[in-house]
Amino acid sequence: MIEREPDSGCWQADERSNTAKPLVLVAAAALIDVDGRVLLAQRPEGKSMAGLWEFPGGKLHDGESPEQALIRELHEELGIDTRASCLAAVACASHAYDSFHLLMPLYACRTWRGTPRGKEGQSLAWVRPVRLGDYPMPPADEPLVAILRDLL
Ligand SMILES: Nc1nc2c([nH]c(=O)n2[C@H]2C[C@H](O)[C@@H](COP(=O)(O)OP(=O)(O)OP(=O)(O)O)O2)c(=O)[nH]1
Repeated sequence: MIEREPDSGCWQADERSNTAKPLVLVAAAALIDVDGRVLLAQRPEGKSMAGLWEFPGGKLHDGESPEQALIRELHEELGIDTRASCLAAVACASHAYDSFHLLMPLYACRTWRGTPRGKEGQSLAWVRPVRLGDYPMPPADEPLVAILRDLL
């Protein structure tokens, strides 16, 4: 068996990110339309990481499951309704930001009622998987984009 020398890349990154931070749980959705495009939303001015594109979703409230949180967030942010049975967990981001550690399951969703609108003023874009790289996203999302591209 060939062993990889732990002298660079992930090995060094781990040494930099091992300090205790509050864990923030966020549930996010890759809404996929009939043409296989994925919906991205642009984070509005005034929020952290403003201008970057993200998967719709948000933080879990106390007592909520990730699916319940996502159904609520999709209704609040986009004005659409979906159900837990229409959500399939496909990936999970685990990323150390400076002030918190983000744990974010990503759910694929192909079935919902209503037409997504940016109810909080956010711009929306339906993006072909091969074009996802054209949209700057938070660092936590990079591995998710790679997984989605392979999946779709
Ligand atoms: N919804 C969503 N959030 C993401 C993604 N990538 C990523 O790092 N995040 C981060 C940004 C936020 O810190 C957090 C989501 O918080 P939120 O949507 O409920 O609330 P917020 O924007 O007001 O967050 P914040 O300004 O308080 O940090 O997760 C993503 O693809 N989708």
